[in-house]
Amino acid sequence: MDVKERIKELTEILTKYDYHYHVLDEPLVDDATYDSLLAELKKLEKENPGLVLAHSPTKRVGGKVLAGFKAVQHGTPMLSLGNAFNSSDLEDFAIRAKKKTSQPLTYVAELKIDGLAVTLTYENGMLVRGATRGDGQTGEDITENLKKIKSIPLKLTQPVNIEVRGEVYMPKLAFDKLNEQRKQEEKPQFANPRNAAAGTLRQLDTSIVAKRNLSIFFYSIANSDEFGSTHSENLSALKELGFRVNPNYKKLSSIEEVYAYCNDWQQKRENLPYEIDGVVIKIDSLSIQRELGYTAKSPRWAIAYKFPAQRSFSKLLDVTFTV
Ligand SMILES: CC(C)(C)c1nc(N2CCN(c3ncccn3)CC2)c2cc(C(N)=O)c(N)nc2n1
Repeated sequence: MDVKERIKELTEILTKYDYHYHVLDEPLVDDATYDSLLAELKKLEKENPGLVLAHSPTKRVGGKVLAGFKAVQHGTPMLSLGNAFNSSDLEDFAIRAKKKTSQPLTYVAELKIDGLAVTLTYENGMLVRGATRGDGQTGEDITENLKKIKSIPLKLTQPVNIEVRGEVYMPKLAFDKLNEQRKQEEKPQFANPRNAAAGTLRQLDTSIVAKRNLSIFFYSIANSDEFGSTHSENLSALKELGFRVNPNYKKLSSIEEVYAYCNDWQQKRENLPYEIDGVVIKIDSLSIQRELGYTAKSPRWAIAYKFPAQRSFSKLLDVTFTV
């Protein structure tokens, strides 16, 4: 096989291994096997720089220092969410929605990942741009940093044009290890995983992002009417395209079931390897979503059920001793 074919073969093999490890959380090979293939690819790419592929896994490590981040206008605005704090807020949400449509409502409940929202644009299945939410209209181009997050695909399974939204987060374990390391280096600690993730994505040195173990869950297709007729079909389409989707979403057929899901996860949240600050509830049918439309800043067909702030043990101690 000639060197061009070997580079292509190694790129595809390592991309598949990355997908299984970082998106499916189901590793196919041990680290030694992975590392020796990556070393071979790095060597061949160094000897043949003109043959490096755009989605090469070698782009995930190392990095460069950027001069700054460009402003990006979002093609589709990144909206905010109305909040619900109790069952009657959820009832009101359902009643308002029922007033606007005669069809029966099916909901999708998703864990609300406590990270920061980003938008990613793919052309012919290749990642071309990634940006922060910013004020919803204008964000910052952080493409180079997002390419270092191994659960963000550089190339999709189909050559589609799509814009997707997801929440970048730092797993609890990575957060604890980072703060431990910063304590050793006498650097200020991060208050919570969301701040740690936001601070990491603001780094101009992209090699820092590669070392910080950020991850992402995708939750929306921005140009959505081209894919499915329901939100849950869009989540399946995202998975088929190679995007990491949180597995705990559920289709529910009454607001009572939604409230039960919220209570269930309010109890179970500390067992999760990442922080959540609530549940996002969406009406499943895209045609009903279109009927309901938007207020000035958020959809009428979705709402965020917020959990009460979780008291960490150290905060609990403070409260106890100062009382
Ligand atoms: C597509 C819609 C608008 C319905 C939507 N919007 C979301 N968000 C908007 C508000 N966002 C926001 N961020 C900062 C300031 C104000 N709003 C942060 C993302 C969602 C966030 C999550 C999540 N975190 O897990 C999720 N599973 N689904 C979402 N769905």
